[in-house]
Amino acid sequence: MKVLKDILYKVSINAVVGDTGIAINAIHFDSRKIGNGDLFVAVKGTVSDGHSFIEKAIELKAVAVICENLPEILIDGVTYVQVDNSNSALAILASNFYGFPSENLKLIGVTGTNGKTTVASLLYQLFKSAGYKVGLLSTVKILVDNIEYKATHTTPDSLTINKYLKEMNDEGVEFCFMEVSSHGIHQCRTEGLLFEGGIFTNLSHDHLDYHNTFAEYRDVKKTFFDELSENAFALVNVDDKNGLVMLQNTKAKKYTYALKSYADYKAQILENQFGGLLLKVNDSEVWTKLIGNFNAYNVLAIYATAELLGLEKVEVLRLVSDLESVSGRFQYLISDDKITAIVDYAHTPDALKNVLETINSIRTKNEELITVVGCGGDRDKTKRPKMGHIATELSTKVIFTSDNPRSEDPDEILKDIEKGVEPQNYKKSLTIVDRAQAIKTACQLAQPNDIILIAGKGHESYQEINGERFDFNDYKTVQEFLKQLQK
Ligand SMILES: CC(=O)N[C@H]1[C@@H](OP(=O)(O)OP(=O)(O)OC[C@H]2O[C@@H](n3ccc(=O)[nH]c3=O)[C@H](O)[C@@H]2O)O[C@H](CO)[C@@H](O)[C@@H]1O[C@H](C)C(=O)N[C@@H](C)C(=O)N[C@H](CCC(=O)O)C(=O)O
Ligand SMILES: Nc1ncnc2c1ncn2[C@@H]1O[C@H](COP(=O)(O)OP(=O)(O)OP(=O)(O)O)[C@@H](O)[C@H]1O
Ligand SMILES: N[C@H](CCC[C@H](N)C(=O)O)C(=O)O
Ligand SMILES: [Mg+2]
Repeated sequence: MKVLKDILYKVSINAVVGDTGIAINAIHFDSRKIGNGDLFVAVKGTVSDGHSFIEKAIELKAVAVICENLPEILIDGVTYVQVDNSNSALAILASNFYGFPSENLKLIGVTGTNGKTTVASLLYQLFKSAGYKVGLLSTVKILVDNIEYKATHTTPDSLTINKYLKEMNDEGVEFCFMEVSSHGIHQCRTEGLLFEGGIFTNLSHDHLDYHNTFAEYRDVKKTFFDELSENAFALVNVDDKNGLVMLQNTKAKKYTYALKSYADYKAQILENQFGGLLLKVNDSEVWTKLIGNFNAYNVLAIYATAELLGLEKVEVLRLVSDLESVSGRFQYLISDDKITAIVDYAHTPDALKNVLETINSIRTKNEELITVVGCGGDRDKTKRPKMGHIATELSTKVIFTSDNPRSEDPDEILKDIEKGVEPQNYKKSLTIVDRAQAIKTACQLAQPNDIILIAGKGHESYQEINGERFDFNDYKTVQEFLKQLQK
């Protein structure tokens, strides 16, 4: 139980109607979850407007309402607090309600188009191996040290974040690594959190359905760095042309990492093969089981962060070499008849290009590279032809298929993808709507030593069609077909 005026601390308020001395049981931004004595925060969303559920929340016994516009009819006994931005107010309320949990541990945010899950999860792994209690908020899962929870978002809503951070405080967690998505920043999900550091991986085409332009998408990411405190560190990849943009207005201590440019943390790839990467990081050599150029960036970001957080250089190098790949991120198996199948979460043009270039750089050119890929429904449509183009340019055969069509017609999504295929590549590609059939066909086409890449779904355990989620996992599917079809 908390008193309303205490949890309003630091919330920028325009008007109050009613008593702020009342007790608040719980905070909710979804009217359907309201119970007796709760506070309802009305948020203007992308589909509906939370303000239209204020009455419903009061019927369910909400005692206080936070809103941007006061309702015309005010109910006696209910306290109304008017604010400029309900999402921002929600984040501050959440932090107050749970007792500022981000201040009781070292919170590190990872942002960028690709690599957030990889960097955050591997930092979790590394700090666990170093003997600390650690937390993780990621696309794949939420970890409160050893306790695992299902993740619904890359960056959960501010109430959920603060709830888990509080649980981490109770468990004695010292470091928490979290992914910070552009949706998360834009919807103020991370507002009011005290970050010890921020990491920028890279920026490329994604989510242009939500953010109208690339510049808007970039500027949203930048606000995360603008809001870091002077005690925090900001670590950015300066091989990406937007790396320095992120640092332009930050108060945080600035650090850079790069493979190609001058930087505080530099790495060079000495060897790049299916077994892993041999890197020279600043002056030391380090071997890692992770594969591909892009993972050299991830490993470097992890190395730099561990050092900035005070771990010993020699220990960090040892721990880096023990890191295991993250589920659905370049996860691979080699079948008994020597077919390699790789499952990777590449669901953006840039990620797909990187993963295909990586495979091409380590395969000998005699084998086929068969790619199975699709694009999500109800998501950025402009990336579809780009991914169609990249897949066919960089593979020897491509099977286009479905990847969570959601409410869209799968055939229409596939037509959008096919538009990006150049005439000279037509004969390389075929389209099979059913993902399991597409994977099966890839397995049938593959000969010993060939490589199959299944891109886009990574760790996901479902295929979402027409709002319904069916059990589906790329790794299990390909593993079973390769066994069944053994040549
Ligand atoms: C587009 C988007 O980001 N939507 C998020 C947003 O929901 P919304 O704006 O659509 O909400 P809405 O349905 O319009 O409802 C408005 C308000 O009315 C409330 N409501 C609604 C109905 C009702 O009966 N009563 C009621 O009170 C809702 O609780 C909400 O507060 O706010 C919700 C609460 O925080 C999020 O769960 C929801 O994420 C949806 C499910 C989603 O799919 N988001 C994706 C795109 C996302 O956030 N992805 C990023 C990762 C992207 C990446 O790969 O980088 C992520 O961080 O996960
Ligand atoms: N540093 C990187 N640069 C470019 N591509 C990368 C990098 N790291 C990973 N990738 C590619 O992007 C895919 C997604 O990686 P990861 O899940 O780590 O990114 P993410 O930023 O968490 O994505 P999401 O926005 O969906 O949460 C990987 O499967 C891989 O193909
Ligand atoms: N976080 C990303 C994941 C996309 C993964 C892909 N499998 C899809 O469903 O489009 C998104 O919500 O856009
Ligand atoms: Mg992620």
